[in-house]
Amino acid sequence: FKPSSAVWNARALEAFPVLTAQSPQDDRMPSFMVGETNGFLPRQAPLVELPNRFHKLEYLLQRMPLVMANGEEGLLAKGKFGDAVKALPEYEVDDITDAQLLSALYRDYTFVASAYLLEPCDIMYREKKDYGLGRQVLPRNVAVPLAKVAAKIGAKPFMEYALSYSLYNYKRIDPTKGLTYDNLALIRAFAGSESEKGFILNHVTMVAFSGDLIKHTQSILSSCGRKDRQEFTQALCDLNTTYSRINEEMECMWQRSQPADYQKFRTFIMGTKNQPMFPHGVIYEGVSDTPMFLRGESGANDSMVPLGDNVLQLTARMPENPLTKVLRDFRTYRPTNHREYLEYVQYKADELGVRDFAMSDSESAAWYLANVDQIRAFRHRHWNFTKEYIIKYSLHPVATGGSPIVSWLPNQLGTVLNTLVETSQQIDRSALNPELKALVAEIDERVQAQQRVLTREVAKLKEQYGSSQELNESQM
Ligand code: HEM
Repeated sequence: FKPSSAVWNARALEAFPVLTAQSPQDDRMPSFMVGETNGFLPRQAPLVELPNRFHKLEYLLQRMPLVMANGEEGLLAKGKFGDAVKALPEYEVDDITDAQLLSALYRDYTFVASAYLLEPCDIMYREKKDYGLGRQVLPRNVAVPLAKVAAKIGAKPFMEYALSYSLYNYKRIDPTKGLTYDNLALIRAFAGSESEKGFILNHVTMVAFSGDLIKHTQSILSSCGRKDRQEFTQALCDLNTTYSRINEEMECMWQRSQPADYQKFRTFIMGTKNQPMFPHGVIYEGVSDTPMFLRGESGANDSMVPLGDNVLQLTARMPENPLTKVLRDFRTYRPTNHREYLEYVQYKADELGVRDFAMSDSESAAWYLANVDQIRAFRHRHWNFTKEYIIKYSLHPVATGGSPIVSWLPNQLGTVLNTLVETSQQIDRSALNPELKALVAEIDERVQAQQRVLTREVAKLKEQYGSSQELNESQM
């Protein structure tokens, strides 16, 4: 987890250039830049429709979903998407420099690529609850422009969580109103169902709070550097409030997206790495003769939890094992500026010793514990999602991002639970006010119960899934 990118030099590590206001004027700056207002969302509203020059691509995407916007069956429902892709021209994209258009083209080509590669799996899954094989070659009229656009924005040429499926796929119904669920609509979809909309937009409404996460993280780092105890404790308390709002918003997923519907669009967000549907990866015609293996769309590419892991110095506590290598690999699938910011926060928190500074004062330590508990709450609810939306309906051993379904998430949840136990033991309760004392006691009680349940659950599930949950080198 050392800072790796070329921008890293001593000066860059001093302070990261977080945007303090949205900067929509500069068309050449990347769409995704970490900011105190936009957080981890794009700095400008996503482009909804492609310009006329790409009208055949736009028209293909509108006809693509299982259920189209007008309620009729689309090309994927009829098994006709593959043929329709053949009629698409190989659009020239060399001259394009506008960040918004590049992001929209990346989103749209990744949708076409995933739908094309996975259409046979969806058809087979609907009939037999088995994915079979996907298409193994991406034709050049999609592969070439996709690879070019991906290179221009510094992304991998496959669907990503932030850059395509979730965080570049929403529009405000009333542009003067906020990013609340009622005011949001989807731009692209595979299934076209209410549940797919709910699944995607619930991520957006959570990330809508991330500007505050960044503000408080910056304040934690700067006050820790100045050893300003009062500001530091306040920033930890504010960070806890923001994570708590994000966790509350996460709870809305249950109503907005029905667990029984998830399998109907999940097929299309699978990757080509570690997936039995693509045993030899995918050849991108006209791009390379070497097959590509890329992880699928996954919330694991969201930056809010990695931010907490890094500023609270939890990342370094993850066990050195193959599952943690997968976590590191996931952190490379995100907008470049997000990755650099996460690396910066990790480096800075380690250099300043955020955890040690927090633990040297009882009040700060209690708020530090509360934040780790928010990360636990996120991962715990998330484990519940995985059991209810996926494991209940499918024995497929690999998640959309290519991680083993019953061992990977508990690797991180287990580490957070252990950290809570260790941290809580180090807090001097006698120095706490009654409210904080009660908060710490409540956290203690919950952690012990969850540790017991998680160990039992994982042991049972591993018996069911067998050796598919063990990783070898090629799967990391
Ligand atoms: C129905 C809801 C959801 C389901 C079924 C689900 C499923 C999964 C699965 C199976 C993984 C494992 C990684 C992989 O894809 O290979 C994962 C990872 C992850 N997802 Fe989700 N997810 C859901 C909602 C969300 C939401 C709303 C967020 C919010 C941003 C999110 C953020 C994450 C994160 C941060 C990870 C990595 C977890 C870690 O570091 O321990 N997920 N998700």
